[in-house]
Amino acid sequence: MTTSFKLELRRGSVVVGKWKLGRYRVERLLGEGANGKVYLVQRDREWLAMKVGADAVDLQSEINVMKSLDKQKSHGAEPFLYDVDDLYGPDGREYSFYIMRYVRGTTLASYLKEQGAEWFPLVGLNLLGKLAKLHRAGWVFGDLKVENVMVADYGHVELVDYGGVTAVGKSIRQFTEIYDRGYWNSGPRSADPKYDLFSFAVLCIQLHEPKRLHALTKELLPQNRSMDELMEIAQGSAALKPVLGWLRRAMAGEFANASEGAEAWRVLLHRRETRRSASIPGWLKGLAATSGLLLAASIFWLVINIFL
Ligand SMILES: Nc1ncnc2c1ncn2[C@@H]1O[C@H](COP(=O)(O)OP(=O)(O)OP(=O)(O)O)[C@@H](O)[C@H]1O
Repeated sequence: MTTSFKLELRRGSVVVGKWKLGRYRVERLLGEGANGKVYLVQRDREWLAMKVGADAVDLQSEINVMKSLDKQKSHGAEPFLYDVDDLYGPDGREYSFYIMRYVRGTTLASYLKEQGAEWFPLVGLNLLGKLAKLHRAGWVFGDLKVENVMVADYGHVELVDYGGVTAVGKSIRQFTEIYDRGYWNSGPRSADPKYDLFSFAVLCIQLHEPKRLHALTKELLPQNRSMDELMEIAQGSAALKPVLGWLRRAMAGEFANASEGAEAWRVLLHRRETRRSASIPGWLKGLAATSGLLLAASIFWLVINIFL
């Protein structure tokens, strides 16, 4: 199998699996990373995603994770993995590929840019919910980062790239430095659910203070990296103010898993909403009540005059 990866599949071309003869029409490139390219493809009338790998071994571990997630999925839920095969590229060489569920939506950062930052608390809660599901099944996501979170309408969240998913207790297989708790001298690089919560906290900072976070990674000596440095950035962000205590607890490993983290996040959300409704000024509440009374009076008048 080839290791150098220059494969380019043209829109409209049809890929036929070498062994199982599955036929997939290529629509467009969805994204690419260190492990390969991901294309949007169509089989019959179904939209699916095809990952073509630079390295068959890397791809195989992603396939194994998806297979075991499919075994654990609840009845009727959409599968993660649809097909695994090899293909001949336009250059005549052989490449491995697999077909997975197509995740609709935009990346987390673009979603918040387009829809507004006020979606962040809800999207955060949904993301914690996704992680909680994985944790309950005995997995740690591992490579949690902005690029691996897709968001669809109404803040619906899906994770992509299962290349970092690791069974609880093993060493993290794939990670991205700034999201890694080992990089911040804040814990081992081993798969426990708290590892994902640390990355989630960094992801919150990355979303709101990307420039300051990037600058920090450049200026700090490796031995000086710490969660306190991360917290200092978070403290400078107005948007992160309501979740500061949560971020500290997540980075310190105080939540056993994402379910616990989600519960605490939900409480924060609820408190914010309650405070918001309490902060509606009295005159506005009075205005609403008066409008209600006027409306009731008008309906009463209509009923009396038209129907009686
Ligand atoms: N199932 C999918 N549905 C829709 N888009 C996807 C899907 N899988 C991947 N993508 C898109 O393709 C991009 C690259 O895919 P992926 O992260 O799996 O590649 P990678 O080589 O493992 O990347 P990395 O270098 O980050 O590990 C993703 O960031 C995402 O935008």
